[in-house]
Amino acid sequence: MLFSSCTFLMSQQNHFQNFFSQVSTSLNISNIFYGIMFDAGSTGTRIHIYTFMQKSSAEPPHLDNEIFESVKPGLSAYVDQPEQGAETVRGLLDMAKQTIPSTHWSSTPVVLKATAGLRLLPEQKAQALLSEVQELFEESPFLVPDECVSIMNGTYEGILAWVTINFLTGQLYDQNQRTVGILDLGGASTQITFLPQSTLKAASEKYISPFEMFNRSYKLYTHSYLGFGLKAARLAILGALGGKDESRMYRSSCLPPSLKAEWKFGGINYKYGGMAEEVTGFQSCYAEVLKVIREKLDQPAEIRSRTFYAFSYYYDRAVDTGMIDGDQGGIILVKDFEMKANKVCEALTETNTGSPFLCMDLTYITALLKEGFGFYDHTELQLKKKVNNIETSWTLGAAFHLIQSLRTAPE
Ligand SMILES: Nc1nc2c(ncn2[C@@H]2O[C@H](COP(=O)(O)OP(=O)(O)O)[C@@H](O)[C@H]2O)c(=O)[nH]1
Ligand SMILES: [Ca+2]
Repeated sequence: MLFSSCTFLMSQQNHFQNFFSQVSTSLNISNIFYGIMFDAGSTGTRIHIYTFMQKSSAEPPHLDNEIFESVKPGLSAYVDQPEQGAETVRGLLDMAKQTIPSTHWSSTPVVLKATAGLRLLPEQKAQALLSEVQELFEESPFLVPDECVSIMNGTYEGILAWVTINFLTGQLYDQNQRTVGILDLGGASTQITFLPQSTLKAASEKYISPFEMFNRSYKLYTHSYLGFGLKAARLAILGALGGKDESRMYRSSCLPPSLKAEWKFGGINYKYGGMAEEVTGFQSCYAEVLKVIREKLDQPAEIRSRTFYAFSYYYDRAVDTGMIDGDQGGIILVKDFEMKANKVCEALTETNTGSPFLCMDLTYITALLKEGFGFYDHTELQLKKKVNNIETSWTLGAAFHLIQSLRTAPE
């Protein structure tokens, strides 16, 4: 089951505009209501506190505000200290008490959904972390629908990010406008979602997920590739995925030749470094990365002509290398990533302050987009961290699900 008792029961309401008016009356909300959605990501835990305003029950409320805060590292870094992991969530929850009026606490739902970082942990370790967080929520003054601390299914992670972006860009309730696709590059997984306008090849049909929201049905193309997030991909490129031998040295031509370092991911320590005697640079790095990417991802042809919003590490690495503005984001072409990767990888021997993984990360992003998904060099990507001052994340889509599931849950 994707969501246990938070399962989103598809409503049969009229259009989106009616969606909230019914929610507000049934939840006896006068003119303001809140929702707290935690995103337990592989590299950090984030809280999104959404404020919805409702002027009159005849009008749908609108999303008035989001308070966003994050802590690092993510819960999976506390794989053997679940109590300490929960403490990082407590700090964020305390912030929610300071920002939401106490009169609303008992009607404000709080939910945490973990993504690929916990999917990659042994189940009982992941469960121990979630149980500590559930206890924390139950002690809190907020409304805790039972079992709303869970590991989210990757399919929903991709779908809900699509809902967020198309809601924020106004496509969701404008019947005529073409929707946009989403590309989310996390630390442990990567998602691609779009609403196909033309028929897909048989091979792509298996990625079609029916989905209903705001009284409309969609047949979305979506997939979450576990292990293809940026951090997990680094291990794959180094040949270290699943490696338990913490004494072994993993090398790559994507790293500065003189580099020797250690790195902890998913609770395991890895030794890694450059290849002093071998050829380094973009071509040799690209060849290494292709071994991880080639023929591993589905390539729906339609994406080449569609508009995609890209965020998370796509955004972060473009900012780190000056390709876009850190606040405004920007529009780039797929080939801009390749050109930047080339430049960074050809300067590997120069000592620079940036991350030693920059060449590998940019080369991975290039290969993921071109050889992985099959985008063209000239495909445009909208790199956005926020739209209308709201974070580009699956969490707003999940908040809509949550509010609606509370409305439709049996009394
Ligand atoms: N600004 C912002 N960055 C985010 C958000 N969610 C994830 N990120 C960034 O995306 C990258 C990794 O994503 P994460 O969620 O930890 O990995 P995942 O669990 O595999 O999805 C990190 O650089 C995060 O800072 C968000 O809601 N807002
Ligand atoms: Ca994420």
